[in-house]
Amino acid sequence: MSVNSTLAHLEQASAVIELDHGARLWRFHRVLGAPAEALFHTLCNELPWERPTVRVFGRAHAVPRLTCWIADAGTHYRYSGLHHRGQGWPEVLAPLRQRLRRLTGRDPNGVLGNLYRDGDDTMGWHRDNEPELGPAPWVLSYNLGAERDFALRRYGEHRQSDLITLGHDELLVMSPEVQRHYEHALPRRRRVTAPRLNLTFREIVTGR
Ligand SMILES: O=C(O)CCC(=O)C(=O)O
Ligand SMILES: [Fe+2]
Repeated sequence: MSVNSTLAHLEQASAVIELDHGARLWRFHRVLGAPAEALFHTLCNELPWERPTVRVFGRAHAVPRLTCWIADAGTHYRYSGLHHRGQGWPEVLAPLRQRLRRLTGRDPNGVLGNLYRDGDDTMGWHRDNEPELGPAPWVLSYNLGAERDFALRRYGEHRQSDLITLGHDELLVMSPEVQRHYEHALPRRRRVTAPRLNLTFREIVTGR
């Protein structure tokens, strides 16, 4: 998949955000339209949500959200010290996957689902740069349900540099430079009482 073909597709985006070091993010509003509502409820109810425990500085913590991993059969992916094997895709994700291919020209073969039950559920600062994603990872982040703030900061710095409020049925595409030069996080928002579901589609390149 050439970068030029991806960039040509991304010209359809509703908005583009240019950060330092060539890092770019594209926003697409109303990705599915009316069917997004039913998809949100189906995915909340039917995906195999878990609350994994991770070790941080030697201590076990349950992650502050629910997660699930879905990928092509035969793929292997490690994140947060946990190993995940792909077992194929549920039929319910097929139309969304097809739509994302059409919008972006990318062909992700795995997706990490995150279900934030309310504004107390969060994700800490990190980059999506696992070795399985290769040297130039594109990440397609699709959002359903409550609006939440998505924060960015330059890698190696403490201070937040950018904040994007992501809404229902919105797609955020991150260029590989975003993972190289920035970290992102989903901060706590006590006033948010409704759930939000996020699907970050990725391309596992090892053994493909
Ligand atoms: O929920 C979000 O918007 C961010 C999710 C994320 O960063 C990830 O899954 O790696
Ligand atoms: Fe991420």
